[in-house]
Amino acid sequence: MALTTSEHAQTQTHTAHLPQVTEPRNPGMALDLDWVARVQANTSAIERRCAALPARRSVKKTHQAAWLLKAVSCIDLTTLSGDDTEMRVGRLCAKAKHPVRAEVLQALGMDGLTTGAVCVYHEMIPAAVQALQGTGIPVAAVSTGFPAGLSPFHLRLQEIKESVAAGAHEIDIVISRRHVLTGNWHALYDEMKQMRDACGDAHVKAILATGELGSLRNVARASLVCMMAGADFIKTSTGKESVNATLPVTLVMLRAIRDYFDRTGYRVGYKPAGGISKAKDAITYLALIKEELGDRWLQPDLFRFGASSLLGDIERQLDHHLTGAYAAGYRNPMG
Ligand SMILES: O=C[C@H](O)COP(=O)(O)O
Repeated sequence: MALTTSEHAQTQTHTAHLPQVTEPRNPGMALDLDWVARVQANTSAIERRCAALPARRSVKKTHQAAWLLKAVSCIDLTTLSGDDTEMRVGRLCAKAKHPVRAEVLQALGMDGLTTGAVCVYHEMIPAAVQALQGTGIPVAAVSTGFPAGLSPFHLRLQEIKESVAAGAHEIDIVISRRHVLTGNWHALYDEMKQMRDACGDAHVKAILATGELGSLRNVARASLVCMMAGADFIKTSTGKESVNATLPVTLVMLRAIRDYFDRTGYRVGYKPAGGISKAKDAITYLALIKEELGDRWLQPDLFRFGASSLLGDIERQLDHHLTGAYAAGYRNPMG
């Protein structure tokens, strides 16, 4: 049942958190409005390709276990609730450090697996930093008036600075959707650039809230403008929109990332978030990334799932892989 050498290779670098990453940060570039205007998205072709993907890309047995361990290493294990407490965050961090039961990992010939990061609101940063001390697991904080992003702009910048001062290594900002909906690319670029500057050395993920952007073409253009302004990651959703991560949006954003890399040589990361809760869906996302961007993007410094409940289903599937039966819920508690 243990993984073979090549399957192990698929799971590697789960401990490669941001401080050890050698990939140069995207410095951004001048706003190129001609490029933005040229961007198109063929919705029906995109939807056709995505509809065919889950059936075409099914992985089985030990390959499936290897892909699931890879997915675990790329999860931003998230809690973003109004009733979050330091204790809940402490339990979440314990799960981030040991996301899969030791006996399951042992049976697969693995050890040392952690999630990619823990993602919390600003007030929970100190609890997360303390719980994760010495692990190398980064703390990500949602910011800038998350989820709507409509608080006064100077307060949004201040929020970023305070989260960085509190110890967050990554800041997930939300963009102003109205700048996209009105085609005000200058305003989006300036906003993103100032937010990136406020982050300093902390990496910035730009949440586009794609479910509120009106069209796939807008998603493609907003992705490009955020990368031009220096985003380290582009992220689909807050998890609070009525439509969150989808495969068509993912395809559009991955192609924008590829175009940006082809033109600038800088790799920008991708984070689908919101509503990804099934192991099978996680594998479909990983397969799409592998096909569109290649293996380099399947590492935690360039790919994350924003998810609160995905890990539970992955554990269930790993149990099933080993024993042929699904474990009772209490054996895989989620914080
Ligand atoms: O960024 C992460 C999302 O808020 C998590 O969404 P979820 O609770 O639907 O997994």
